[in-house]
Amino acid sequence: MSVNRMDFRDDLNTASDYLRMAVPQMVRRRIPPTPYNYALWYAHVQNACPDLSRSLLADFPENGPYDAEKSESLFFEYFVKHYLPTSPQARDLIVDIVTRLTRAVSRNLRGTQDYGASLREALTVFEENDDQERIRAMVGQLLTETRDLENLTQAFQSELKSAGAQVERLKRELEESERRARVDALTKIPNRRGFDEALVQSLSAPDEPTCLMMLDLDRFKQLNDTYGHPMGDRVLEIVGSVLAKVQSERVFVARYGGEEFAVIVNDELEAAQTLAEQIRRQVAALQIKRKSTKDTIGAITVSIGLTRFKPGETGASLIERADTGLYRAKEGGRDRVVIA
Ligand SMILES: Nc1nc2c(ncn2[C@@H]2O[C@H](COP(=O)(O)OP(=O)(O)OP(=O)(O)O)[C@@H](O)[C@H]2O)c(=O)[nH]1
Repeated sequence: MSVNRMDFRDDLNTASDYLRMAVPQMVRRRIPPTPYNYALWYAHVQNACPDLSRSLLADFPENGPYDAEKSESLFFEYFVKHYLPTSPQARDLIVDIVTRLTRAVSRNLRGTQDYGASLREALTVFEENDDQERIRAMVGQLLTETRDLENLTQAFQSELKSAGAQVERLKRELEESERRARVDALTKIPNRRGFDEALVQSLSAPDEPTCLMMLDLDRFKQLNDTYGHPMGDRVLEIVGSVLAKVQSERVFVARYGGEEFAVIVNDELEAAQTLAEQIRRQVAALQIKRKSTKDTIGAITVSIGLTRFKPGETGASLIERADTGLYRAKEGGRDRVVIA
C-alpha cells in the first residue's frame, strides 16, 4: 500500500483548526487523547491519507468500543513504518512534541468540558431563579471561569507555538540528514544512492539526451601499496574535487564506489566526450605532493567508459554498456576514453 508522507508542519492557526476538528471526533468515539490517537486523528482531519481515514472510521465507529491495540497498530502502520525518520534524535523530538501536545490537548479539553458544565448550570439558574443574589453570584463565577479558560487557551496556544518551533527544527534536521545520506563522506560529492536517484530522474525525462561515463582510477591498488591508504584517500578526494568543478545543471557527478566514479551528462554524445576528455586531462595534469617528503607522486590517470542512453533500455543496461567501455579503456592501455 502506498502511503503519502504525512506532514505536520502546519502553522499555529491551521494546527488549531485541526485540533478543533479532531478533538470532537475523538470525544464522540470516547477515544483517549494519547499521543498515538492524537497523531492518527490529526492526520485524519488533515485528510493526509485516505487509507488511514478509511481504517480509522471503520475501526472506531461512533459509540463503538475503543480498542487500544487497533489504535497502536494503525499508528505503527502509518507513522512508525512510513513516517518516523531513522535518526534517534529526530525520533525523540517527535515523541516529545506529540507528548507535550497531547498533554496540552487533555488540559484544554478538561477546561472546556468544565466550562460547558458551568454554563449549563448558569442557564438553569437564570431560567429558574428570581433570586438576584444567586444570579449575581453565578455571573461572578462565570466571569472567573471565563478568565480561567482564557488563561488555559493562552497557555495552550503558547504550547502549540513552541511545538511549532520544535517541528521547524526537526524539519531542518531531517533535511540535513537526508542530504547527508546522499553525499559521500570522503569526497563530499554525491554517493551511489544520490547517483541512482539522479539516473532515474534523468531517464524519466525522455526528451533530454542522457550520456553516462564510468570512470575508474588506474592502478590504484599500486598507489595504495606504494604510498599508503591515507594517500589513496587523498587522491580520491582530489579527483572528487576535479569532478565537483564540472558539476552543473546538465552534469551530475558521483562517487560510484571504491575508486570508481560516475558522471551523468544531459547532452549529446559529442559534448559528453569532450567533457570526458577534459576530465581525463585534468586528472593526468594533477601534481599531488606527499605531505611528509613534499615529493610529487607519479601521475594519476583515469580510464573512462562512455555511452549514450538508447530509448527503451533500462538504467542497468546503460551502466553495463558504460562499464564495457571502461573495461576496453583499461584493456587498451588506460588513461583514455572509450565510447561503447
Ligand atoms: N585508499 C583507498 N583505496 C580504496 C578505496 N576504495 C577502494 N580502494 C582500493 O582501490 C583498489 C582497486 O584496485 P583494483 O580493482 O585491483 O584496480 P586498480 O589497482 O585500480 O587497477 P586497474 O583498475 O586495473 O587500473 C583496491 O586496492 C582497493 O583497496 C578507498 O576508499 N580508499
